[in-house]
Amino acid sequence: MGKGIWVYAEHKNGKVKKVTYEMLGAARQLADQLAEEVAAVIIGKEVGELAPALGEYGADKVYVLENDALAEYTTDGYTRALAGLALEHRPTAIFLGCTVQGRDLAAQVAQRLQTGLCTDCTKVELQDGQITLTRPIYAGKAFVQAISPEARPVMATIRPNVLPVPQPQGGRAAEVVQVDVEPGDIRQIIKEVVRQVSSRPELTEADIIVSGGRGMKSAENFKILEELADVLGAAVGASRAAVDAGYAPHSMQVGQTGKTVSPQLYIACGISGAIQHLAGMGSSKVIVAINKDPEANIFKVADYGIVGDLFEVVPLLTREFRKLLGKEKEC
Ligand SMILES: Cc1cc2nc3c(=O)[nH]c(=O)nc-3n(C[C@H](O)[C@H](O)[C@H](O)COP(=O)(O)OP(=O)(O)OC[C@H]3O[C@@H](n4cnc5c(N)ncnc54)[C@H](O)[C@@H]3O)c2cc1C
Repeated sequence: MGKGIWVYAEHKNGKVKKVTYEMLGAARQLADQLAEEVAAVIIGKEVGELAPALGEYGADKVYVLENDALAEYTTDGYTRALAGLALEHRPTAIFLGCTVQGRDLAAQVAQRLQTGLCTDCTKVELQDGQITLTRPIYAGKAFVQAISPEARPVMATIRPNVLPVPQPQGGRAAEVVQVDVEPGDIRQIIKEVVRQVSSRPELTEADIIVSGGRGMKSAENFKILEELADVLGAAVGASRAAVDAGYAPHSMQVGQTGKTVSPQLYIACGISGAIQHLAGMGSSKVIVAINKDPEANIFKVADYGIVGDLFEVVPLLTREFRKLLGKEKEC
């Protein structure tokens, strides 16, 4: 038995993030081929109760690192905890979600472990006995396959919503290993966490995203996107131009300097399709573009294009989806 394929189990508001389950599925396949075990590592305060779910999704072992000082994510506290555990056990690979937290933590841990890091991967597989990582480059126009024959552990961040979620096996139990963790001096002090309350799914995990660009013309006009999103159970995103103009907060920005998303359906409204925007949403399964300019670049990547005024098309779609999905009374 080798030293293990590890998955960093990210969680939020008492729930394991979906990308963790996606990574467990890929880790399970690799581990079976390499005759290794799959271990999930979960860090926080009172997070042990999340361990059974990790077992059902494929972990053989769950390392639980609990401490009051780790109640909220801090770069130095979590780095020390994860890197310390990895230095002790020397796993073959460590995967983290390519999320805000995962990106931050992975870079720090890789540095501590003196290993490489392949970011934003969309595929993990075994080729000729090597863990092979695939990542898009040039805004998804090409793919790089990376192997790391010598560096251990192999470290990668995995793009959410790309790998399939494995079927959970009810009752499949993982060995739970409670780890004493001494976070030491944490220099970052979290004084207050202001949580945004939203009934909509989180952008990076949403199956459907309705996104608006500069063509929305004002923050108030985003209301028509929110109405469509609520009928579809979707999240709302925005282009950088819309964020820069103050129509939407930066947390909604999709693209090179915003979030990377991979929903089943991405509806781009009044977005021209600049390469930096495509870098964040180009791997969406189905792209629908609504734009009044038939030459807009977004139509080159769209599966369905509607040439028209979004202020007519979006409310029409909302009305029709409401009828189709029988949501007339709720709205
Ligand atoms: C280093 C760097 C990083 C960047 N990072 C990002 C990033 O993360 N995300 C990002 O999005 N951009 C990013 N950008 C900016 C990017 O280059 C574009 O400027 C931006 O994406 C344009 O946003 P937009 O499509 O909303 O606006 P525009 O390009 O102005 O397009 C607006 C579109 O709306 C259409 N329109 C207008 N009115 C209507 C209407 N009534 N009905 C239908 N259509 C209408 C127009 O035809 C037009 O196509 C970055 C740029 C740089 C240099």
